[in-house]
Amino acid sequence: MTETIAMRGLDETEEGKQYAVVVSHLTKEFRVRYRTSVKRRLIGLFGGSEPTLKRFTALSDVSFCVPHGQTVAIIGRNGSGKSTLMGLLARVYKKTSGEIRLYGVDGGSARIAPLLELGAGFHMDLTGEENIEFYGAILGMSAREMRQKFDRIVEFAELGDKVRTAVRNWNDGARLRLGFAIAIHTDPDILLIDEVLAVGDEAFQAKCYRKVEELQRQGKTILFVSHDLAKVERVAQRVIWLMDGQIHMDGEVKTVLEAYRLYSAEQAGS
Ligand SMILES: Nc1ncnc2c1ncn2[C@@H]1O[C@H](COP(=O)(O)OP(=O)(O)OP(=O)(O)O)[C@@H](O)[C@H]1O
Repeated sequence: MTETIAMRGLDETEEGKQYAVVVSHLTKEFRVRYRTSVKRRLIGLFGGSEPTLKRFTALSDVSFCVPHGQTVAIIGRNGSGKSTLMGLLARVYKKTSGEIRLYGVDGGSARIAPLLELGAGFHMDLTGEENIEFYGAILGMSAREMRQKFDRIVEFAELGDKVRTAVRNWNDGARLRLGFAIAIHTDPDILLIDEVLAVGDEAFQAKCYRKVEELQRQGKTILFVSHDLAKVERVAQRVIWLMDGQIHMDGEVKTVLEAYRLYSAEQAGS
């Protein structure tokens, strides 16, 4: 589904009622600083050796729409642009060109819960409890909502007394547990999960996936990046396969995974 409603000439109100995510001709370029090679630097003793800035296109002309309530897995080899796409959706990155429109179920603005990088959004010197307030507020929770949900977040994160210590000293698993617990309790319209679940132990991962299934039943829209194809098979309703910053395939889970597995086997053999 590479054509967006806007492209078909419908207005945004209609678009928002049908779709949670509308991405249209999205492109992201990074500016990468290349140091002059050692050889050239040596030669540079006799001339200039300034580093050069080059543009690198991480995502190129990507278009897709996600209807409300759909769970989409983003797959692809390392460096194919998955995290860049998630970062753009979460507004962590600025797009170079194209459009991103995100809608809540009523077609209004969407509440997004991004779970992209471990500890992103946390203040490392604050305790877990303090971070619940801090990060919860960033994700749009009101003080009242926070009071109501505080105990549930602490309980879900299974942190015990650790929740009263500074996050800086926590291991990855503990940070993940708190990040996930806060994100899902913000009652998001759109949940963005980038691979972070992989660092959790098996029991917590299982609990997270059960929660994801509960959110699916509640009609939330979920986009997640994963290299774990078994998880993708279990959770996703659609798969988008990125290759070299472009959509290579977008469709039914079984069809896309079959093609991706074949491609991966060929790559491994070559
Ligand atoms: N801040 C940045 N500056 C420059 N280049 C970047 C930056 N972030 C990502 N890239 C480059 O953009 C490309 C896409 O990276 P991205 O992290 O989106 O890939 P990915 O599919 O998520 O990979 P992985 O599976 O390894 O997580 C890579 O070549 C990466 O090196």
